[in-house]
Amino acid sequence: MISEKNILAAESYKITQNEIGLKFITIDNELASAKIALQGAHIMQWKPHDIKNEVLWLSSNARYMHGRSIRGGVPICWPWFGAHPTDGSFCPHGFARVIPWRINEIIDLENGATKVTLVMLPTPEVNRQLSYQFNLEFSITIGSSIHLDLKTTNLSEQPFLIGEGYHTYFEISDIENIEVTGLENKIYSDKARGYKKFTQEDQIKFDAEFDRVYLNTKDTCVIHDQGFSRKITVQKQNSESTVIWTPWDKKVKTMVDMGTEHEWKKMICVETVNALENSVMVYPNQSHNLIAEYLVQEY
Ligand SMILES: O=P(O)(O)OC[C@H]1OC(O)[C@H](O)[C@@H](O)[C@@H]1O
Repeated sequence: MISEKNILAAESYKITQNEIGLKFITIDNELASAKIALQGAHIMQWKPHDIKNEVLWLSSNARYMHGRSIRGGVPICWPWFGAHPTDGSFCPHGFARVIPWRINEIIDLENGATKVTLVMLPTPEVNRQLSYQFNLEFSITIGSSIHLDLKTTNLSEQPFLIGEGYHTYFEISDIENIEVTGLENKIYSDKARGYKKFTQEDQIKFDAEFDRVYLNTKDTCVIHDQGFSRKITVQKQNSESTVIWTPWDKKVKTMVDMGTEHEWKKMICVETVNALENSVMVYPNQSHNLIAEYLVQEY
């Protein structure tokens, strides 16, 4: 049951439910619209009203089922990124994206944006997978930009190490028509080549599967999209890795929820992450905030 007692003075939201009881928050304020699934605290859609095309890619055959991650939008990876470091039976990218969260509050802000704060509800399965106590809170501010803040608090007496990320799927005109800047001269670990390390020389263009963790990268990335005449800026704080991912035609055939045959060409993942050697130690009674902000400019 969702407790709605703490939902404050917001007029811009509605809560809906699908046929199997999964709940969704729909926001429509003076600046933007958005949709968030409570399972996984998963942002499925966000679009400022004055922007023509969708900003987040959402697969046309994404699954809205208990315990399944939605393909598209902003999946949250936590408390590990990729495979679990020691137990391959645990959910890839952690469990935050597949378990229930509850609404803490929804507030309409003076500038027209809406702030939604969600709190993770640990399940017995979560408690089986972790030996420590924590609190995980996710604040999303929906306006002409979108601001994401995932706050991990250590409630244990020992430090713990987390991997985390916003595995964000951005909508683009065509994968062969875009460039990503902001990672020039950075070292990356290439998952498609056995995690070997290389240096990124120039801006990124795509003509094959791409699955790279750029390490020690705090800078802003920009997706330049000539087809949509726009750029999307990904700013971040407290994130030291950036993952860029596109599956390409061969890998996409092994995935069941990537939409119709060429739908994958309309997405690129630019992920705000702390992974591998950039994983984060959270100390007792301390918090760590993973922050990202997305902004779209048409020209
Ligand atoms: O299918 P998922 O668990 O959502 O993962 C989707 C993709 O996420 C990444 O960024 C990984 O590096 C990929 O190897 C993986 O295929």
